[in-house]
Amino acid sequence: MLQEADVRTIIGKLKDPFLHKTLAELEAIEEIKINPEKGHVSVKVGIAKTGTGEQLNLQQQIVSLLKEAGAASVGLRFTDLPKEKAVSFTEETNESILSGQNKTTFIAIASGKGGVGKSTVSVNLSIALARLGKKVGLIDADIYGFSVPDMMGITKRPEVYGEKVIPVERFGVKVISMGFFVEDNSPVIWRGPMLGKMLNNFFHDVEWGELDYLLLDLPPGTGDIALDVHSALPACKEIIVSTPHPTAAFVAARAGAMALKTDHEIIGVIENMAYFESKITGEKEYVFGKGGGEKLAEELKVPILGKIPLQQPDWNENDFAPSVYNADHPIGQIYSEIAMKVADLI
Ligand SMILES: Nc1ncnc2c1ncn2[C@@H]1O[C@H](COP(=O)(O)OP(=O)(O)OP(=O)(O)O)[C@@H](O)[C@H]1O
Repeated sequence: MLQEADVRTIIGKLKDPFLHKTLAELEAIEEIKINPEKGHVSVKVGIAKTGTGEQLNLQQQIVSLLKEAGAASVGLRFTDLPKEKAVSFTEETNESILSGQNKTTFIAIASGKGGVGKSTVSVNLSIALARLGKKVGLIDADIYGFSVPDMMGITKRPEVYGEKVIPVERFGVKVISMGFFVEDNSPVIWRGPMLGKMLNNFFHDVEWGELDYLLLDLPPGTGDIALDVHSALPACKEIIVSTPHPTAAFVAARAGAMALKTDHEIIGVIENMAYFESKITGEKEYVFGKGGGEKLAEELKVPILGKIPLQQPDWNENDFAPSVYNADHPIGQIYSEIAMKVADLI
């Protein structure tokens, strides 16, 4: 039968998912109890942040390692690691999502002008990728026009451990927004250099953990602010959102040109508000015109990743997220298809 020292050695090698230090180094194994008759091992472990997907992963690892080593059953409890301990380690680790070791793909979502649904697309594409089992983060980089927390129904603020900010998790997506750092929805009045600094903080000071994709909701348009943000970003794959009106597509093509000039790679176009489909007759009406998506895709020499009709999400009184489409909503299904295409492309 397993002894306490064996259990300590086996799970001591596993790492805290946020602090990237072993549980032994963190002295995070708080209690081990063994019942030799039943072969039951129960363990209490402290981690930097409980109640997350990372905790679930760690839990599975601990259970399978202990069972492999001979435990008949395993009981696990997680507690929050004392804050002082977590702080001292976050200051030491200083790993960034931009460091070469991780394999995160950055996907920027851009548009030629405001109001075409860029943020709605960023939110729902992130959630659709998470529903596919991908590890996803979302930066609301629309610094002046941030709307992501509200769209996703986020009411919490991120926790801060020493120098590190832990993103808020919602619908399986880790989210950071300028909106978390301003009081009472007040306007942001910073200019150029401050803006770059803020974005830098989003990359360096946020504890993203392991991510497959980090999506960025960019500011709309092709003006100074969009250009500043484009230039401040690491190399991204980029998706351009446009409505079907030929003029909207014409403006969106300029956003595409700006992406290319700032060394980002455009992977596709999403046509939003593509049509209205009557629930009664099934007839499609092209309220905002037709053909813009094709024109834009042709001009940028990329595929159309999807066409999203006009329709609101189903609002849920208990879990209100005004812009999130459920997985079984017709538009939620379109987002799943787009997410699969994106995952195939990258
Ligand atoms: N397919 C759709 N059907 C119905 N309403 C939509 C659709 N897509 C977006 N909307 C609505 O259109 C409005 C603008 O969308 P959103 O804020 O996502 O645009 P945006 O391009 O990010 O704007 P900006 O960059 O100016 O903030 C929102 O009220 C949103 O709910």
